[in-house]
Amino acid sequence: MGGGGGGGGAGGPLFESRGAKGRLWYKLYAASVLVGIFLIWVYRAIHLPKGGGGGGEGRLIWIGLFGAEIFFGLYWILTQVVRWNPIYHQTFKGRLSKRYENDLPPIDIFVCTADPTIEPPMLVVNTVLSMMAFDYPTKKLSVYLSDDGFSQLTFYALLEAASFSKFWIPYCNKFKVEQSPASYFSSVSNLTEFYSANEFSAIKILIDGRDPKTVDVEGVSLPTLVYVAREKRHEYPHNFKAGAINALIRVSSEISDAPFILIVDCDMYSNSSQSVRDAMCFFMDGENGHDIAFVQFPQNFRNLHKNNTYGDYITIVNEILSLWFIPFAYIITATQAFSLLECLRCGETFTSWWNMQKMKMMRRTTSYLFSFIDTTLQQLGLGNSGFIITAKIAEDEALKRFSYVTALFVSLNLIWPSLLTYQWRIFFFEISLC
Ligand SMILES: O=c1ccn([C@@H]2O[C@H](COP(=O)(O)OP(=O)(O)O[C@H]3O[C@H](CO)[C@@H](O)[C@H](O)[C@H]3O)[C@@H](O)[C@H]2O)c(=O)[nH]1
Ligand SMILES: [Mn+2]
Repeated sequence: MGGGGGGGGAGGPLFESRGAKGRLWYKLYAASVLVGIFLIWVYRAIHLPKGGGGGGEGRLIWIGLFGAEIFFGLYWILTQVVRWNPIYHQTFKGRLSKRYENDLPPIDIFVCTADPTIEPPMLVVNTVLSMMAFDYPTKKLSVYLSDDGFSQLTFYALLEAASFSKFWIPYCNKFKVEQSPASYFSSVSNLTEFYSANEFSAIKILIDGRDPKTVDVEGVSLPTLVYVAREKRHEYPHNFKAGAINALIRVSSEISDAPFILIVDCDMYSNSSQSVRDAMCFFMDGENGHDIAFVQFPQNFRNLHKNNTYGDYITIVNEILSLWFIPFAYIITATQAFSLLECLRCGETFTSWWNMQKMKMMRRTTSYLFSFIDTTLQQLGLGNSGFIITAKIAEDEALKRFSYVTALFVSLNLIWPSLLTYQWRIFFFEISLC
């Protein structure tokens, strides 16, 4: 697959799409895992223990395991959708600039925040400032912050950010800074003291880019900056982030009304000041731009540190009693080996991969299980939604918990095989039963 971007006028397309290399190997691997899954299902179906004579419990466990394996198989098949035929897109920002630099379309950027304790103003303001510092004509950028928490602290932090941006944006342009000014705001402690309460309102234009007098310290115009807090009442469905975005669409249509909207969470950072230009390469491409309505950047979740927690050894007891052992062993080995290779290719270490497997195992038996139960109860009308915004920073408490878990892992490793090995042991135990 090649040249997806098409012509797009003189000087070549604004983007090119290419299929990933080595896909045949991936497809062979995926097909072999599918065969393995299928064999496991067959094995479960034909070896189902008989019901009567005290064997009922074994039969129930067997059916439970079968259910889990059916779920695993279906989940695995579904997730192949994004893996079967990945396509890489390359943008040509030089061409974009050459062709459209003076006609680049306006962009409205929506940042959502909902809770000043979980999403501290410093984090929110950093995200806002990094959005304002995009390498894009400032007159064409408008940043809207939706604050579902209706927090004075967030509002005043944003006010501070508005005046700080007059210094920060020219500084970013001059020294090609790609990061947010976290260190600056960590020194500003109690912002509420500086302003009177009546300055606080639900919609406030903090920087009006339409006003020719709003310029930075170097006399260059600034992006528009707007604070929006909608009213959330318990008796009406407010629809969380989606509701906040709807409110922002209505507000922005009265102020800047840009034809393109970029949506980010307040805990997201763009790792390149060129990101919006990348997106524009897709929308502005002469040949394919009209067919594209939506561009999504991949999210990358970084580890707290390289190896996350401490590693350990793998001990596996082989108890091969039946040929049916092969598909089980193959699925475990092949999928683990594949995920290890994928991690190594992305620059992770073996230890960090191993720790990630353990964390996955813990999450499956705790948070995923709880949220599954929570959603099921909610769907059955037996409980309220337990939507809780996730903590965005490594607070002292969280760091304490993190080191506690790390310590726990170490002691677990000393006295007990690691959780994953434990999982393997259950598996081998189960195989030896049949
Ligand atoms: O009533 C609400 C609740 C949440 N949010 C915002 O929604 C975003 C996502 O919430 P978060 O707790 O950060 O969820 P995550 O699991 O971290 O986010 C992932 O999952 C969300 C929905 O499942 C997606 O919207 C996000 O883009 C995606 O990063 C945050 O900016 C919140 O401030 C609101 O604006 N209003
Ligand atoms: Mn988030």
